[in-house]
Amino acid sequence: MLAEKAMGGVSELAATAIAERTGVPQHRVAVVLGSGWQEAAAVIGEPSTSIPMSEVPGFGSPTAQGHQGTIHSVTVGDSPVLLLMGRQHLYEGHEPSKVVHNVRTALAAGARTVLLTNAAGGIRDGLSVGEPVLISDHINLTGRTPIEGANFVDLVDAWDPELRSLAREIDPSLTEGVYAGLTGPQYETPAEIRMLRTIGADLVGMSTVLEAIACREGGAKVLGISLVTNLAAGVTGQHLSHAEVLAEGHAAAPRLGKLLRGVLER
Ligand SMILES: Nc1nc2[nH]c(I)nc2c(=O)[nH]1
Repeated sequence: MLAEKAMGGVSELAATAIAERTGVPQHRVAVVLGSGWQEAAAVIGEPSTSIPMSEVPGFGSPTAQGHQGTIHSVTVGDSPVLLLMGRQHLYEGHEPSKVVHNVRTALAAGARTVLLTNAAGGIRDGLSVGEPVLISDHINLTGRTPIEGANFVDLVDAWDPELRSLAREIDPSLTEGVYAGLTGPQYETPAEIRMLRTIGADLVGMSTVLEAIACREGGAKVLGISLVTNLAAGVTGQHLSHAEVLAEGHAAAPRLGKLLRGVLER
């Protein structure tokens, strides 16, 4: 608890550092780019400023994507957008306050809309590897929360219906799904996937749910998009590898970038 309280003022410190380094007082929109989405960021636009996460208070250096983690400020249309490349995960041993430091920093930097992207396993029949799926709701199976104290945050429509409609206008082929967030780092057993399907999950991953809760606690609208990079364990009987995650992201990058840019330009 002390560790989480200690993170309290760090998001403000981080936001101040970002404003100073970028020269942008407020970023109204932020995008968290997860595994497989890094290349899509290039399609969004050329950053005006890039800051290694290690130089911003409270950020570690994400290990899951194998890079140091970078914060970009990029102008889309005439609005500055904050791109957060990479994230912290519970499975790296981080407390929830550290896992959600990225979005709390974005909100402290002025964000009122946050796009959360991730790579996920596909559970629902008919989902294809390489397919982006809008998150319509989530099931938090981490057993954790970033919220401290009796703050009873309402999570109805946590995944903003208007932003989802906007995304579907841009790419009418998009489908929606319920994202189950687990701790990991192991993938699920086939029996666990059968359980997740039974409780209504369409996608499964190891991130995103705590960030969404923190965004809603801070009053920001959230749009979530999962890139299906593998069919969940047992769906195909295939074994899973992290390498396939990165390969699928590479292949889907042009479509993902076009989708992100389209949403950001509205
Ligand atoms: N828990 C879980 N996380 C994932 N991330 C990716 I990419 N695929 C999976 C998956 O099948 N299960």
